[in-house]
Amino acid sequence: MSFLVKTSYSHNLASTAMLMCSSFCPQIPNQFRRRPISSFPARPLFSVSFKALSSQANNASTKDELPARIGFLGIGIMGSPMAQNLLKAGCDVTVWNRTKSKCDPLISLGAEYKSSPEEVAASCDVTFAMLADPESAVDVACGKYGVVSGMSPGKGYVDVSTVDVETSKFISGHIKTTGALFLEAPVSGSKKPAEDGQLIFLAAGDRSLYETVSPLLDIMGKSRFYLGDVGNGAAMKLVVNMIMGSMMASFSEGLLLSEKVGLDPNVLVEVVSQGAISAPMYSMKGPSMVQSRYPTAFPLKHQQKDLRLALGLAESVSQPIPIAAAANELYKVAKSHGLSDQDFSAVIETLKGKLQKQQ
Ligand SMILES: NC(=O)C1=CN([C@@H]2O[C@H](COP(=O)(O)OP(=O)(O)OC[C@H]3O[C@@H](n4cnc5c(N)ncnc54)[C@H](OP(=O)(O)O)[C@@H]3O)[C@@H](O)[C@H]2O)C=CC1
Ligand SMILES: O=CCCC(=O)O
Repeated sequence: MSFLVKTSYSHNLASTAMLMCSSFCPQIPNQFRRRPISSFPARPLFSVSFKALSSQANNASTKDELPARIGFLGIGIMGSPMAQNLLKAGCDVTVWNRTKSKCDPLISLGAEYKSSPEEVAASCDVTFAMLADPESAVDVACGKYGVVSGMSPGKGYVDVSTVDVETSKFISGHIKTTGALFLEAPVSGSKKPAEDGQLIFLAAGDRSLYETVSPLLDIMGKSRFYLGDVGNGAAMKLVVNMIMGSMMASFSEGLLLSEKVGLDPNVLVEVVSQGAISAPMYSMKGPSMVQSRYPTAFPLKHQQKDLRLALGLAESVSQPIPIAAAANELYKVAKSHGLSDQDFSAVIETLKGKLQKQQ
């Protein structure tokens, strides 16, 4: 039976209780100490590591090295379960969200709340952000009362939002003027993997910050990739989501065509799941798409944003991506019909020819 000794500044009964229950969380180091990031010893870096492996590595190397206070900005579909997993693992987490009420469930789990990104960054060693799009990511980081105002040497900022390369470099530049470190680490995986701590991190930026936060990434995810300079994580994420957006559009066409020619689309889902083009996405979303249900895991507006950003990325290197460009048009139509906040699988509705345009 192992007990955590909590040495950080928050004396919240709920989180202390969670720390005492930490014998159920084998990945947690035994001590949390407040130390500036810059004082962490350099450790060997693995470009890819899987949960089981990283857990072992953590036990060996990170006992005293986790950042003591962790900030989390952006408590949406993804940010909420990610912050919750940090809390459940016994971390000392301070949260902020534009809509404060979304922080309440985390506060009742032991999170502290601050009223601006600046205050979170100023009071934490490492601050994560999971924001909607490039505009909100820049605003929260560089705007009034933003993260930059609370940053200083020894701190780190990890932006896990999906943004474009230029935005990530812009934010990185501003963070680095404060002497703090920056890492982009967008994630592959949706709501359920976020809840289950099974995300895939696509990290790039300051290597020492990557090493420092790896135990935290391992709490929230199943694997992580270190991809080098800032921008490479953003680019990788956009390429992955470009493929995903086209796959979903193509799958939608297949479901509707099968039905039109008198086949059972549920059987199509089964056939696809057994062959070379099987993908978890088809098996997970297919059955509800057949019933015209789109419970939101990945909002359609974010998928369209990612296609738009991927088109910009392709444009920057003169790479033709006609399939993705066509798929983007479908998501744009879906948005104009009020489907922005539905799951991105609702793109199938645009192919049914029954939609009423929203005024
Ligand atoms: N859902 C998914 O499956 C996945 C999403 N992503 C990416 O993660 C990011 C977050 O996605 P998700 O959690 O699904 O999205 P949500 O729409 O649920 O959350 C978006 C978050 O951004 C905040 N936000 C939006 N605009 C602003 C603004 N102008 N200023 C401050 N905060 C703002 C929202 O605050 P408020 O609550 O006040 O609106 C909310 O906290 C996106 O970049 C998305 O592309 C990546 C992988 C999977
Ligand atoms: O950005 C969203 C990705 C969703 C997923 O990977 O399932």
